[in-house]
Formats: sequence, C-alpha cells, structure tokens
Amino acid sequence: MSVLELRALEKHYGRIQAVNGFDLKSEEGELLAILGPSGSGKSTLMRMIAGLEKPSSGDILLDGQSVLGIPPRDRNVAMVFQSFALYPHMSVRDNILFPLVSRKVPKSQHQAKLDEVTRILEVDDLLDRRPTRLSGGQQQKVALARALVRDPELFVFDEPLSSLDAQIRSQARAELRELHDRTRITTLYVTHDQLEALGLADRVAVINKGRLHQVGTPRELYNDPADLFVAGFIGNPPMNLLPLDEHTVAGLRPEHLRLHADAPDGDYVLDMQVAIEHVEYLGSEWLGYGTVQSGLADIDQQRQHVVARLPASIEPRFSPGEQWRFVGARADVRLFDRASGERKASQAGVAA
Ligand SMILES: Nc1ncnc2c1ncn2[C@@H]1O[C@H](COP(=O)(O)OP(=O)(O)OP(=O)(O)O)[C@@H](O)[C@H]1O
Repeated sequence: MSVLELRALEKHYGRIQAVNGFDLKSEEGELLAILGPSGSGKSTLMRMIAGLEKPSSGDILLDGQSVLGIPPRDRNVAMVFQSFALYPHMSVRDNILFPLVSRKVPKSQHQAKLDEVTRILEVDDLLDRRPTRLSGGQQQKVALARALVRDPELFVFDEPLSSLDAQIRSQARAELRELHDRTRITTLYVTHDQLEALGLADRVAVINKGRLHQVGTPRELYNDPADLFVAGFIGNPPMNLLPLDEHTVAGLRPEHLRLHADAPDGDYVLDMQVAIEHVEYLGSEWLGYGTVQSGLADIDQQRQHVVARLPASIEPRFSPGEQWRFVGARADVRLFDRASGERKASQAGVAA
C-alpha cells in the first residue's frame, strides 16, 4: 500500500493552465476519485503521475519519494484506460503476462503470478482467446489482470467503465470495488461521471478548469459542498442555487424544497412563491419544475428556476399552471458568497 502525494503541481501548455497548483494526498490503500467535467485537467494530471508528461512545476511523491526523475516504465504505476488498450494479436494469457515480459521478470515466476491474478479476476477460462473475441466486460477484466500482475504500488484508472454498456456498468463498478477491497492497492480513479465517483470512491477530488475545488467523502461533497461549482456539479439534478440577497446565494437540494403547507411553522431561510411549470414521473421519484415568483433577490431581472424532488410514493399535490408557497429550512440551506462562490462559514445572520 502506498501514499500518493501531489505538491503544488502545475502544468501549463503555453497560456493554458491545464493543472493549476494541486495539493492532494491519498490515504494508504485508498480509492480516490478525480471527478471533473471535460477539459478540467484529468488526463493531464494522470499523464503526469504515470510519467508520460512532465509537470511545469511542483512535485509528485509516492511514499514520500519524488518520482519525477523516474521514467514511466520504472514507475510502479499501472494504468487502465477506457479503451482497455489490449493487444489484439496476442492471446489473453500473453496480454496479461506482457508487463512481466517487458520488465524482464524471470519466466519461472510467470505461472504463479498468472494463476494469482486470473483467480482474483476469474478469467481462467479466457486465457487462450483473443481480446477481440471478448465482451466489453471480459476485456475490462483482462485489462485489470494485466495491470495487477506487476504488483503496482498505484493504480490509475482512466474512465475504465465508460466503454461498457449501461447495463453491465453497475456490476463492473461493484467488481472494481471488490477488487480494490481485496488488493487494497492505492487507486486513483479518474472520471467525469459523478455516479461512478460517488458510488465507488472512499474520497472524491472535484476539479474544474485545472483547479482543485474540494476533496471529501461522497457524503461530504453532497451535504457540504465547498463552493458554488461543487454545489452545481454534484447531484442530479444538482442543488437549486438561488440569490438570497446582494451577497448571498442559497443552495437547496431538490429533495429539501418543501411545500409550506406541509410544515407551516419551521425555521425557514427560503420562502418563495413558485409557479409550477411541469412535473415528471421517473419511476422512483417525481421531479417538479417551476419558476420563482417572489422571495428572492433579483427576481425581476432574471427567471429563477427551481426543481423539487418527491419520492414516487407521494402523489404531488402541485400541478402545472398553479402557484405554491415553497420553503427551505435553515438546516437544509447552504449559503455561499455571491462574489467568491465560496461557502459561507456560518448559517447565522440571515433573516428568515
Ligand atoms: N498537449 C496539449 N497541448 C495544449 N493544450 C492541452 C494539451 N493537453 C491538454 N490541453 C488543454 O489542457 C486542458 C485540460 O485538458 P485535459 O485533457 O487534461 O482535460 P480532461 O479533464 O482530461 O478532459 P476530457 O474529460 O475531455 O478528456 C484543456 O483546456 C486542454 O485543451
């Protein structure tokens, strides 16, 4: 088990700041997800860790030792790509053994390593086949076996599930987690898919435009986003972000937007009249969409949309075309500074 540490890591391409001063440290044996939208710097970061790209400044350490001077093949970092990058002309067996051959590990050790990883990944019956004849899920297992065979100190996964069908993705996710729990190899899991990051990782680092916005457990990110970017990115649909006054944006999860009529005596920070526009039934829940008519700052300058989420078991009492009074309780509302986007330290001081 190893600890990966990034210190003030930067990469710029001319004037583009692809990675902008990252400080990040994994725990030993942790599965740490790097989550960000397209162009946020995920690939650049990963390539620097693998040694394929040189940082502009800063340092990358494995177990306290800088790896910057070490060429990629000597870094004990195993990458698994979204394309799996298997060699089509080689059998599954030769694909799995390839890292041992290229690192000149004595042949006498190959069979034991092969047995070990094929048992863990349950690919014993695929060894004589060509990768092109395998399903996506099987190819993924072979790619994982090939990464595991060299006993890496660190796994770096680049969206390893994105080329799989939606149906087998959740199963593949569970298998990845199981593999991690069994091997406890420190893993960096790079993805733009929040479901994957939140569902798999011990902690998630949220990045955007080369900047690290927040590192936390999935629960911390969901309940306590550090800034407006994280608040607007995590959750589907994400937080309602509503201008409360000149200096403050209020964030409220769709499931916390409630009808005033259901609990008229609460301690509310948000109290709004909402015109219902449409209601969606999604099987497990209802989503109600509306626009705020009163109760916020700047309401006359721009339309403020809100989304409310209800469990499918509750029939919505509101219908399109109606106006209802909706509220957000103090305990549920998160406050952000409008200018900086940062979370405000205290919920106090805002009038209900
Ligand atoms: N070789 C390069 N030369 C110039 N700019 C680059 C280069 N590689 C990446 N960039 C720029 O750096 C920024 C980060 O790109 P990067 O590929 O790391 O993002 P990403 O999060 O992996 O995106 P995606 O999810 O779309 O792959 C982008 O603005 C990109 O255009």
